[in-house]
Amino acid sequence: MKIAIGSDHTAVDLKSEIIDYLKSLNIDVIDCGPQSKERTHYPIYAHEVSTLVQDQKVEYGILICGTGVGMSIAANKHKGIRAVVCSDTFSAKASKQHNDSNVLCFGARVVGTELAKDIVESFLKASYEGGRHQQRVDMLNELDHSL
Ligand SMILES: O=C(CO)[C@H](O)[C@H](O)[C@H](O)COP(=O)(O)O
Repeated sequence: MKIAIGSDHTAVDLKSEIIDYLKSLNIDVIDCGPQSKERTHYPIYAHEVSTLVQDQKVEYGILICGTGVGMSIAANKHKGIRAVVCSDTFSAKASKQHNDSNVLCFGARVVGTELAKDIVESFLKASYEGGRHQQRVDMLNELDHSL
């Protein structure tokens, strides 16, 4: 599995810890930056990661800012991206099962390292269930083309 990850200046340390965690699971990681804590802007990294997911260069994206909110707003402006912002493991799991989420966002000012790892684990372990959810995901995809 291959995952692209990005952050802003608030989450450089947590990004490194999540990269180490992903590598310990034998997951290939593309680090879209930033590499320094100089103040920067979350839409830059949301766009880089979302594009890699759209182009199927990676299966999933992970985006971390202060809250995860700006990242999720920016990622969800990309066609085919279903980004979720999570501070709990249940939402991470359910978003994959029901919404076929493909980008996971969380906030370095909201969750600690261990909870962040648990959220990532829940997201990665869960599978999209299809069935009754497919009609709703299809409706989301239609919105990509109609708005
Ligand atoms: O949480 C965020 C956006 O949803 C980002 O981390 C912002 O950058 C946050 O607002 C912090 O920005 P600041 O310039 O460090 O105050």
